[in-house]
Amino acid sequence: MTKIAVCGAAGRMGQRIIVAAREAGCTVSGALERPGHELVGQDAGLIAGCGALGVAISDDLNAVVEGCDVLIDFTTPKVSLKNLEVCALKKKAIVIGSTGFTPEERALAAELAKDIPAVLAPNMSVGVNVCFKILKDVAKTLGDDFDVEIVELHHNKKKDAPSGTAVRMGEVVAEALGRDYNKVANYHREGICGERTKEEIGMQTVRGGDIVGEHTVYFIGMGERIEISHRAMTRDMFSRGSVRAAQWVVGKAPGLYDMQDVLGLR
Ligand SMILES: NC(=O)C1=CN([C@@H]2O[C@H](COP(=O)(O)OP(=O)(O)OC[C@H]3O[C@@H](n4cnc5c(N)ncnc54)[C@H](O)[C@@H]3O)[C@@H](O)[C@H]2O)C=CC1
Ligand SMILES: O=C(O)C1=N[C@H](C(=O)O)C[C@H](O)C1
Repeated sequence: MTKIAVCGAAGRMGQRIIVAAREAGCTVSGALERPGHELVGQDAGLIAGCGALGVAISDDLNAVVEGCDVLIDFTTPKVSLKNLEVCALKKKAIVIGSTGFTPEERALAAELAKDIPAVLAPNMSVGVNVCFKILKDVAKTLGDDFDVEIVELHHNKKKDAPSGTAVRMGEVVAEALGRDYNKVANYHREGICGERTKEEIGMQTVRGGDIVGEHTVYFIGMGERIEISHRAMTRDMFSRGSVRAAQWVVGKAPGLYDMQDVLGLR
């Protein structure tokens, strides 16, 4: 039985991951929260709503990592990089779902994952990962004749923008079209900003209420358009995906993987 520890245990995702780990027959060996969090000391299972587990939410990163096979971390990029560092020191696997990484932070994550197996993915759902694959084919087939725009919608508590999934969708399309995402992504249009360039990939962000997560990539041509959309109705496929990744990554060769590797979609 895989021993899973969860970081961000009292968060929206952390709670669902604890439930998913139990449903998958894994042992929840530890649960972490930030020092000073009001739920430190409480039973992680009771907080997640799946009954007492006898595992108190802790703020002791070293002790929790020591006791697990794999840490699942849904927090923030800075916290995830610290967790990756500690997992590397203790030779434990890690699954990271946090989003909002800068290119420099992603490079640092790859460096830190040289000695341990790690999965880092902006979206753990099967559906979104199949979309990544479809987007590559569609972009390659359409080529430069269609304008690409991406729109993402999320709940009003989300801290990063655009979403990690939207960024990855943009990267997949840019790569398929032979463009440099960092040069062609356009996050902002305002005022007399001029006509749209052929190369740019526009990115729009909507925030409100309790929207779990929705992404649409538009390929807009003359007289027709294709829309590839994914809508998340609950967080449960993200949490089940992260547990699947945790079971997959334990015992793998060191290196940085993503959900395409976990799902065999590469
Ligand atoms: N990869 C994926 O499939 C998905 C990724 N996400 C990402 O996961 C992250 C978390 O999302 P939510 O759960 O909605 O946020 P949240 O804010 O509900 O939960 C984050 C939790 O991390 C805790 N935390 C902060 N600092 C910590 C520290 N130093 N040690 C331990 N815990 C700490 C917070 O107290 C909070 O409880 C975000 O970056 C989000 O974009 C969310 C859903 C799916
Ligand atoms: O913060 C969220 O909620 C989500 N974040 C991920 C992202 O930024 O892509 C994935 C999902 O859409 C939910």
